[in-house]
Amino acid sequence: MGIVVMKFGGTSVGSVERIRNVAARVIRERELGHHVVVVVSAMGKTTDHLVELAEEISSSPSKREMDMLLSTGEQVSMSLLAMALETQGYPAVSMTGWQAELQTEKVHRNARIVSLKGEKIKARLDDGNIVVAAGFQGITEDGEITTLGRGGSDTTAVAIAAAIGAERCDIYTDVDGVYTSDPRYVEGARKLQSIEYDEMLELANLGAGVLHPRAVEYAKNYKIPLTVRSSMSDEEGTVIEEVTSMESNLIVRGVAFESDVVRLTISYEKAFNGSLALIFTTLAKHNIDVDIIVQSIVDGTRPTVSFTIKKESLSEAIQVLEERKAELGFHVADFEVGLAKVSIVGSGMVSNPGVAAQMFDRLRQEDVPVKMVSTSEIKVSVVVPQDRMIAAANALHDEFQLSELEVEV
Ligand SMILES: Nc1ncnc2c1ncn2[C@@H]1O[C@H](COP(=O)(O)OP(=O)(O)O)[C@@H](O)[C@H]1O
Ligand SMILES: N[C@@H](CC(=O)OP(=O)(O)O)C(=O)O
Repeated sequence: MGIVVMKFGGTSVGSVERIRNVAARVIRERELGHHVVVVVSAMGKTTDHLVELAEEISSSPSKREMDMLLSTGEQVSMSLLAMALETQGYPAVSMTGWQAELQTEKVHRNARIVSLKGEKIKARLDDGNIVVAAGFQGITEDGEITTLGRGGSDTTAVAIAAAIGAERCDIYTDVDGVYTSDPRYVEGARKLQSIEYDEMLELANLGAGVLHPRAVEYAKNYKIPLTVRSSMSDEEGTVIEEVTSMESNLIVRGVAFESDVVRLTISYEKAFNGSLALIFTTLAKHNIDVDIIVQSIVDGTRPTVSFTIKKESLSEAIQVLEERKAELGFHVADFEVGLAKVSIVGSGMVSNPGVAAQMFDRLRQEDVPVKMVSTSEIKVSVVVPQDRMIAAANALHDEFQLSELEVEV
């Protein structure tokens, strides 16, 4: 019997009715002759509500206690789903991250998985159970509960699939696949039949919330066939794979965007050689993710470096940098909030110069000011005012004709 991992997100387990619907889908898969491991997220907006509760109690709750709180959400949905399966006559057992031995690094709120042996899950499957595992949570070597970052249940699912040698991992969500851009905000967004791991990884990293970036990273590394599909319909989903079967005639495959970006600008003494390294080492030590970095050195002036971080990291970033400014030889010159990042992604860009120029030209026509730019072989990102983010995404989706059907070449 092959093993299939099925992951259901918050909306898909958002009510008792939906949990019953999930149970029916799981039973269908089981009846096709598969062992099934189900990974669930917390019901509906539970995680958001838990965050709000914490914010009512404290303006800066400790990350450890946040993990204790947020990990409870998945425990509710996993046990309810196991009960729903049992009432239908299917033996089921729910497992927390600790019980599944999903070990993470000692980082709260955004931990990476360091090991998952899979034996505990396999033993339960071998006993004839459907296993329902809690997404999003893990345990450190010394027994502390951690979480994998918002949207991290996708990563739990792929990590389990890799650990137990599953034949595939299906992500069931509230859209029927990966679209050229977020269909909630971009007119004409079109569902993709398939997309390459690398393109999906860029889209996910650049804000396409449909998949957690690390899930894509693990799926690529462990060669796990990954599909995104709807939990509400039987529509075929989008397959994420090494090389898409259809050679796209489009240079750009998707547009992603991310709000709540903050730009920090730091100026430092030229004589102080190590400043640049020290600034970013200090931030890394505090697990503050830095995104776009632009450094400029103009003769006769103090060098400055600008970089972007997420809004939620701003106060911590300023605090840790200010604490060390004398010793590190720099000062925080400025910061700007209310920014967003809009990106175009496509592996065809590598052999097509002029894509960035076309992007900037369209943004100019739309009167969208570009504040920072970052490029890689398969993406171009721009930082723009947040209130222009959706307009910019729609304009770029239109500019690169992403609504149009792809033609095999
Ligand atoms: N390129 C994209 N394709 C499809 N959905 C996207 C894309 N970018 C963002 N999304 C958003 O991702 C949502 C699904 O992710 P999420 O809300 O985290 O679901 P779940 O709770 O099932 O994990 C969709 O409703 C959609 O608005
Ligand atoms: N419940 C967590 C983890 C998760 O993955 O959720 P979802 O699959 O609903 O995006 C969150 O809201 O971040």
